Amino acid sequence: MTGALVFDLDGTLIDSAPDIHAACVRMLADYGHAPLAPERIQSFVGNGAPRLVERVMGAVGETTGHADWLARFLAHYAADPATLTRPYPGVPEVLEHLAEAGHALGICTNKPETPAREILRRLGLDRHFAVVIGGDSTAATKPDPLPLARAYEALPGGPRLFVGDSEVDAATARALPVTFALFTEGYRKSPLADLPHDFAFSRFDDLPALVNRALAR
Ligand SMILES: O=C(O)COP(=O)(O)O
Ligand SMILES: [Mg+2]
Repeated sequence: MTGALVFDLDGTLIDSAPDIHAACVRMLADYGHAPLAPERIQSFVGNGAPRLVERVMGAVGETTGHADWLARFLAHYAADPATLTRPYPGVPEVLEHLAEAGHALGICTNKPETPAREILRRLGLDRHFAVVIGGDSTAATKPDPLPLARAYEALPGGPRLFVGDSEVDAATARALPVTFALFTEGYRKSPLADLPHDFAFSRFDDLPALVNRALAR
């Protein structure tokens, strides 16, 4: 059986935290601040760029100028979005396999749409996706179900599965609702048991079999 498969991006298909960290370090330097640790920045990822910048500002005690900070971050990230970013092991092969098997594939990320598309293009993954919804593509961001609903609207009907890595993704899936597969090796902060999910997997090689089980439910 074929279906509509929507994927989160950061921490799910790609390990993008190193480039996000690099752009944050450059933004911090613009305002005379020392770098924050990579793990710290990674823990701020998940609710989109405006919230990321808000959290970084909070960490260094800055309270004003959010729009300017955000513009700096987006400029640094646009200049260098995929130098350190890599797909998780098995991702390119599995996307190829799922597309060949006839599934319709989409992206629903809180990352802004332009860098999301650019990173997919640079990593050679863009051709698989019929729709890319970013954090600025609709009036809302995940965990509001609107962007995920828009992604499915752009794909053919049939059984649906959402694949993500975070608290935000689990909440979005529950809100829509849609069957949710959790990639356990991304950027989540909570123990597995605290994240509502229908399926969990740690290796992309296991995803095709999981998709078959999920769509047959
Ligand atoms: O950019 C973010 O904050 C998170 O992006 P994601 O939705 O692809 O995990
Ligand atoms: Mg994610």
